[in-house]
Amino acid sequence: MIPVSVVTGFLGAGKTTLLRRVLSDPAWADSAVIVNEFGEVPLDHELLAASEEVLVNVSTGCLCCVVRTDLTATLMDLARRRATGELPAYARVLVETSGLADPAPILHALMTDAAVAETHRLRGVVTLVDALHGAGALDRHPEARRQVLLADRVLVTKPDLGDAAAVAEAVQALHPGLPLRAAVRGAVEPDWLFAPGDPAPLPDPTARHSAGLASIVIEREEPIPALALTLWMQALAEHAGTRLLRLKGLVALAEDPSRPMVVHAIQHIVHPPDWLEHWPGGDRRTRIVLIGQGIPRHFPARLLAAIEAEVSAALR
Ligand SMILES: Nc1nc2c(ncn2[C@@H]2O[C@H](COP(=O)(O)OP(=O)(O)OP(=O)(O)O)[C@@H](O)[C@H]2O)c(=O)[nH]1
Repeated sequence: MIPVSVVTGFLGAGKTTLLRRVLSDPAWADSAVIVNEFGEVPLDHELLAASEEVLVNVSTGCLCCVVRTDLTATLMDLARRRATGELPAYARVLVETSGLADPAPILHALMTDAAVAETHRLRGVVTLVDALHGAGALDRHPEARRQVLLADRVLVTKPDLGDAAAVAEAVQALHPGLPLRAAVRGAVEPDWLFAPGDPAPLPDPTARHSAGLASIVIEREEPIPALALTLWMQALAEHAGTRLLRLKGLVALAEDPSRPMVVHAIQHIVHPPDWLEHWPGGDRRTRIVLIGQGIPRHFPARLLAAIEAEVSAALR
C-alpha cells in the first residue's frame, strides 16, 4: 500500500514552499508529488522540479472539479510505472491541491475508487493557514473553511509576518482539538506533518468555487525591465487589493534573463522575489498567473504594457 498525504491550504499559504523543504530532506526525497493548480500555466511543478530531482506530475485544471478521473488516473499511472521499474520505488505520494480546492472530492475519490483503494492508503490531510491572510480567507472563502474542517493537522505558515496565535485561535474555533503548529517556511518535521490521520468519510463530494474567480495568464517572450516589473506589481496589488487573490510567476528580467526570478503576491502583499538557478524545462518565457475576483481579463497585461512604455520613455 502506498501512503498518500494531501497538502492543502488557501492560495499562497505556502504549500509549494513547504513541499520544497520536505523534499530537500534526504529522508523524504523519495516522495512522488502530484501538483494541481488553478490556472492554465502550471508553475508550482516547475518550482519543485527546479529544486529537486523528484517525481512531479501535474494535473492541470482544478483538481476538485475533475478529480475522479484526473487524480485517480494519475495515481494509478504512477503506481503502474513504479511496479514495472520505470519509476523509482517512491515511498509515498504527496498531493498538493490547488489553493481553491475543496478537499472533500479529493478525499472522496481516494477513498472510493476501487483501484486506488486497493493500492493506496490515505495518510491524512495537512492544511496550511497563513498567519498574515489566513483569518481573512477563513472569513471570506468557503474553500478555506472546508480545508480546515477536513484537516488532520494544521500548519500555520508565515508566523514571521502575521499574528500566528490569532490565526490558530480562528482555526481552533472552527475545528476544536485539531493538532496545530506554526513554522516559518515549512521548518517543521515532516514526521509530524505526515503522521497518519483519520479522515472521516465525507458525505458531500460536490465542490463549489466562490463566484467570479478567474485565472489570468501573462506569457511573454521579451524580458521585462526590473523597474517596470516592480512598479507593475505594486500598482496591481494596490489597485486590485483583496480582489487579487494570488499572483505568481517566473519572470525573465531584462537585466539578467539567464535565470528566472520568482515573484509572488497575495492580495496587496508583494513578497520579496526569489531566484531559481536555472530555467526549468528549457522554457525561458515569462509566465505569470493571477487569480482574481472581478479583475478585468486584459487589465494586468495592459497595465504592464503602459508601465513598460513609461519606464522606457523615462530611461531614454
Ligand atoms: N515570510 C514568509 N514567507 C513565506 C513563508 N512561507 C511561504 N512564504 C512565501 O509566500 C509566498 C507564497 O508561497 P507558496 O509556497 O508559493 O504558496 P502556495 O500555497 O504554494 O501558493 P499557491 O500554489 O498559489 O496556492 C512565497 O513568496 C513564499 O516565499 C513563511 O513562513 N514566511
